[in-house]
Amino acid sequence: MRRNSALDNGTASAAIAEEQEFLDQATARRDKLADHLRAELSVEALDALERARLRMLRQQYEELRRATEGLVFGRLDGLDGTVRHIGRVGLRDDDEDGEPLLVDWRAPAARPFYTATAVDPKGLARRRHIRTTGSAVVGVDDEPLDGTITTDLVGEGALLAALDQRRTGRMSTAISTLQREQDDIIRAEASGPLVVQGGPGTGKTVVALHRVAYLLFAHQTMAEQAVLVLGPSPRFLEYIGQVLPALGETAVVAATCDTLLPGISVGRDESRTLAEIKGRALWQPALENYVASLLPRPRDLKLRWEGEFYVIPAATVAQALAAVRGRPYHRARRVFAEQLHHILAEAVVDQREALMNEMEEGFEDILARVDRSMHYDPGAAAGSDVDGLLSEEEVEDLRQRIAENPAIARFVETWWPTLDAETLLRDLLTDGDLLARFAPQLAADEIAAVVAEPAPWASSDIPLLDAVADLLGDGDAPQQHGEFVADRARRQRSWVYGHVAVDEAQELSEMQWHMVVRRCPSRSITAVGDIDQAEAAHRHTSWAQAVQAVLGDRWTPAELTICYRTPREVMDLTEPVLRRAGSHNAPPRAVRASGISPWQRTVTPAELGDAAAEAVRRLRERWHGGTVGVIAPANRVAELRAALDDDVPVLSAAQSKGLEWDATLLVDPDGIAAGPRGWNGLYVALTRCTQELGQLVLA
Ligand SMILES: Nc1ncnc2c1ncn2[C@@H]1O[C@H](COP(=O)(O)OP(=O)(O)OP(=O)(O)O)[C@@H](O)[C@H]1O
Repeated sequence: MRRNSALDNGTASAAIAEEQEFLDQATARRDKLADHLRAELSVEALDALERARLRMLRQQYEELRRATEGLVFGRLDGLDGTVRHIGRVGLRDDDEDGEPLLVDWRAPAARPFYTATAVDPKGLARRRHIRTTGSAVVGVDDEPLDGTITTDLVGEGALLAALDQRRTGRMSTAISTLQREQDDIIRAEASGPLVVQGGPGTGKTVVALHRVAYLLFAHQTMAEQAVLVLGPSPRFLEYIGQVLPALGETAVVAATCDTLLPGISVGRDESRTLAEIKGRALWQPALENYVASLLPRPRDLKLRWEGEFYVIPAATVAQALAAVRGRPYHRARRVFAEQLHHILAEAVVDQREALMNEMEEGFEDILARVDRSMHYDPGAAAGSDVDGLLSEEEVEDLRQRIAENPAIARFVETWWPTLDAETLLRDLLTDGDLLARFAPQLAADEIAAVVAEPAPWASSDIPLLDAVADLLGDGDAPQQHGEFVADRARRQRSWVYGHVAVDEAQELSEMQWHMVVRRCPSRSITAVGDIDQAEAAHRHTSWAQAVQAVLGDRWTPAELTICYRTPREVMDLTEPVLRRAGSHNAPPRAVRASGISPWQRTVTPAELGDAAAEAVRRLRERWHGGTVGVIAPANRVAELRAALDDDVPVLSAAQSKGLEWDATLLVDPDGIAAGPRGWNGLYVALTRCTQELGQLVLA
């Protein structure tokens, strides 16, 4: 492997000056377009069409407004002499038909920037990475694609410079340095579930977020339906929070599985045992059967209409019930009620006809009853046949009056009552007999464990609540307000997303997987994770096991193999830990070395607080301007927080998932390894630093 060719000083300054000129031109064009859009946005929308247009323009405006840092970051020189600049957004010259001034990184024309190699140069002579700070071009890295460079990395110089930068505590975009294997996943088909396995630091989060940005760019329907990004914790969402807006995305909802139900929040921690039991796939059929058992049974229904009683026979009711079977409870009731209105209207008409027949035989009083039953006004009976039969409009009018009649609605409500998801689930989870009936796979001690901890809601209850709400068909009305589609989607439990991206997907229980699929019935799902980092209570050790119950065999695997975060010196420590975790996988290959050997110090428990404070102080000095994080066994976190400054993050291994710092202080690694799934936790903890790892081992 060889570094990119260095430009000599003179050539470099000429190249920088050339790119500066281009950047100035692109910036001026962007500003002009943004001004133009802002002016358009100042008009008031008078109708829905105009509102939709303005929403689209606002989205474009936001995208342009945010495309400041790194507006232009790449350039492709073709063998035929053509030049294309690649940037954060696409820009056209004033002349709408002309060549684009700047190619959006997500456009097909930009793809060779990420995929061209010396072996397959895709018609290119050279790839150039342009480094900028604010509005100034500060450097260029040229990569000839003529075979003189043999690295398998794309833009190695720019990549290594990006990886060596101090960490800020917030993730940044990687559009200028995405690697080939990452780009392949980012632009992969989105028609079914894609499950991406990658070891620590292989860019799974980077890939998931850039894929979301790509899909929203490439598929208008996804932009209209919004995309859901699921992460493991609020802290993680905060960490990634600025990446998507920086990529210009306003159609994304970021959430954890715990925060997906509007108005419901998790109120307590729970034991691993209970979390494991409640995460099992068996709950889905159990809840389906439970809710189905609450449907009314067929019987004769005796309805009163305008003083007369009408009996709808049980067989007719059974038929109507069969016709709505399989629909959510409340939706089934709505359709059944409509049928009932028809059936009753028919019964009224039949009775009227029967009475008419009798009337023909001369019963005047019967005529009066008929008129009463139909609200019949002889003067307004223009539509009636002369023989007394009702016209179609009159029958429809009758049905309408039945449908709007409060007494009929009360009758249906009593026989087929409205149910509340929370009450229903609580009833089930507190009743051992019901649990034994609907979840017969649970052992007696498991049922007892469930019944013992009913309230408040814990994390594992959320997917159960979601399932019940879904089975009830709680159709929360579509929210009209909200400027961007994400605002509307966020407020609606039953929103159907265009795509769902799940990060740290190895942690999902089977019931959480159900929750994901419910939000995207088309199964356009990207799940990224590392099965070897799984710490959740479920017992899955392979992706096949993890997704089988919900996705079956219909998912596509993909893999990321290069570790960008953690330096080689630290990755070398992880192999034995991975073995102890029971994995047969190899740790990913580190792309770089930091030149800093990991260190370890042994301290007594009494010395721990002071030793940790001293170690953090030194690390902070060394990584001035960057970040230092402390990871410890969960039962030592409070003690360490008390010993360290307030602004030092002290987290358990599980809490550190997905995060990174320039330097990590790992406290009591044996204590971490001793916990449930402890070796997996230690694997996570070891791989959080981008530069330096220190360990305090307890004597
Ligand atoms: N192509 C890239 N260019 C620049 N930086 C990259 C690239 N790919 C990954 N990185 C950086 O490497 C680090 C690790 O990436 P990321 O967090 O996406 O990895 P991950 O696979 O999700 O890790 P983990 O599973 O350990 O949380 C981040 O700092 C990210 O910005």
